[in-house]
Amino acid sequence: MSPPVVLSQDDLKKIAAYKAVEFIESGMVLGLGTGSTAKHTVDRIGELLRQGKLTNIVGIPTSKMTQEQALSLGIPLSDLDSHPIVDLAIDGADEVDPHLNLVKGRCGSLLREKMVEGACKKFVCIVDESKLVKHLGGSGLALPVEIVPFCWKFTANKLQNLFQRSGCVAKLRNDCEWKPFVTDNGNYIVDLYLKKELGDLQIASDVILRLAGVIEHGMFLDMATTVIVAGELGITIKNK
Ligand SMILES: O=C(CO)[C@H](O)[C@H](O)COP(=O)(O)O
Repeated sequence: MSPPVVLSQDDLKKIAAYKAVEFIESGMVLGLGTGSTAKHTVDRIGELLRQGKLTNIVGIPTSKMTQEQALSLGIPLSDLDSHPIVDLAIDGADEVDPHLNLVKGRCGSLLREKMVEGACKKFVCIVDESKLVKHLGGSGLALPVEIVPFCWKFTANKLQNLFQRSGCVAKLRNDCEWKPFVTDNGNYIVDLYLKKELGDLQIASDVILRLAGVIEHGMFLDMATTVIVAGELGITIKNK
């Protein structure tokens, strides 16, 4: 008997990504996500275009990185100014809760992702099963917030104080020891590390967005219409 095949996390990401591509039809305007899972989707779209199995696709990239990848694969691109309605977006996530609320942005592209995915008729989120959490903020990883660079420490302190009860620690994201990470929009990211769950997500979202200095946060509440989860035992599709 041959030994059981052990799938890596990247294999699972690819399985979810390829499944999502089955939702694409020729002629669609597509939101192209960012990250190691979404990258598989973009690769697959390029392949299907080359094979003539998909035609007349227009992609709206959610980051400069995805834009470069799509261009290298010959995927025709546009933007929300020219295509304000997107048929379908496919993107990864860092956390998915049982209500299909997401945390995104650990790759730093949350603002453009929120704009593109907020403009689409259908948003299919693709994850491996390690991304499933009971409550957002519950994985011990960060909730990213994009802020203006001006007096970033002031804004980071304000954010930390907002969630003091959840044991929040706010950290500026760095590229290296001395250089802050800069988003595609020229902003900084503050990562909020929480010891306890956030509580009411809509209230948390509202209080973050009310702070001057904050541009956007990585909670995507009630945005995903479908989540495709790839796990050791197969694929699960969750619909809103
Ligand atoms: O939100 C994102 C980028 O801003 C990504 O979708 C998220 O970080 C998941 O990344 P990966 O697919 O590499 O696990």
